[in-house]
Amino acid sequence: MDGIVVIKCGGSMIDSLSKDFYEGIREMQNNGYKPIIVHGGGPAINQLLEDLSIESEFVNGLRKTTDDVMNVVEMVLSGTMTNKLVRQLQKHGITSIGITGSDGGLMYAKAKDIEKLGLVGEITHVNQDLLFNLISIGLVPVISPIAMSSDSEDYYNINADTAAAAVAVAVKAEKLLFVTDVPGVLKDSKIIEQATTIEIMSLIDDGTISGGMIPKVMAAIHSLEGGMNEVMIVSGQTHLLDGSKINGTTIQREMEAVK
Ligand SMILES: Nc1ncnc2c1ncn2[C@@H]1O[C@H](COP(=O)(O)OP(=O)(O)O)[C@@H](O)[C@H]1O
Ligand SMILES: CC(=O)N[C@@H](CCC(=O)OP(=O)(O)O)C(=O)O
Repeated sequence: MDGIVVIKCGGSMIDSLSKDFYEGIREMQNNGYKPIIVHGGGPAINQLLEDLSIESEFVNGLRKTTDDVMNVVEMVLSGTMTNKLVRQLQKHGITSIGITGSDGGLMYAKAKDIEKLGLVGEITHVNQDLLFNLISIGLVPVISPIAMSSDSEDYYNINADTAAAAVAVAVKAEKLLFVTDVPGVLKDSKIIEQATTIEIMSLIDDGTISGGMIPKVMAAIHSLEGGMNEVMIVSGQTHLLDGSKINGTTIQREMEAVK
C-alpha cells in the first residue's frame, strides 16, 4: 500500500503535542498519505511506578521489566496513553482506533534477554494486513507497544522506538518520523539536519547522542537497514507537512548521502 507514514510519538511530549501537529496529520490524510501512530509513555510509566513504590531500572536504555513492572507498563501504555492519543486525534477530526500489539495478533515478540531485562521483548512478526485493513476503512491505527509470544503464553514490553521501526519496515512505509521533545539530533545546541548512519554511530561514540536518543537513532538505523528510505527525528511542535519540507534531522544510508 502506497503513502504510509509511521509516526512514533514519544511519551516525552504526548501531553504537549501542538494543534499544528494534529493539523499536520489531517493535511497528510487530505494529501493521500496514510498515517500509523506508534506511541511511547516512558515518563508516565515512571510516575505510576513511583506512586506505587515499585522499583525499576534501565539497562542500556531499556526498562528492566519484572511482572510487577509489566502490570504498570501495560496499564499506562495500553490504557492511559493509547486512549489519550485517540481522544486528541478524534477531537482534531481524525478518526482513529487504539490497538495493542496483542490485538488481532498485530505484533509477536520473544524475550530479548530474560536474565538481564525480564519481560522486554524484541519483535519477531508484524501482521501488516491488519494495519492495511484498518487504513483502508479510513482509520488511523494508534499502537501500544505490547506484544505477545507466538504461543500466546507470554507478553512483552517493547521499546516504542523499536516497535515503530518494525511496523514501518513491515508495512513498507514511505516515511518514518520519530516525534519527540527536541527539534532533532542536536550538537552544540544546533540541529544536525542530515546525518549518515556512520556519522550517527560516531556521535554516539563521542557522547553527543546519549540517553533516550540512543534507542531512537538505533531504531532509525535498523529501519534503514530493513529497507526504509526516509527516517526523521522531529519535534512535537512541528507541523508535519505533506512531504516537501519538515524541520528536523534526516538520517540516511551511506549510499544516499554520496548521491
Ligand atoms: N544529541 C542529542 N540531541 C537531542 N536530544 C538528545 C541528544 N542526546 C540525548 N538527547 C536526549 O534525548 C531525549 C529524547 O529521548 P526520550 O526522552 O526518550 O524521548 P521520547 O519519549 O520522545 O522517546 C531528549 O529530550 C534529550 O534529553
Ligand atoms: C523496553 C522499554 O524500555 N519499554 C518502554 C516502553 C515505552 C517507551 O518506549 O516510551 P518512550 O517512547 O516515551 O520512551 C518503557 O518501559 O519505558
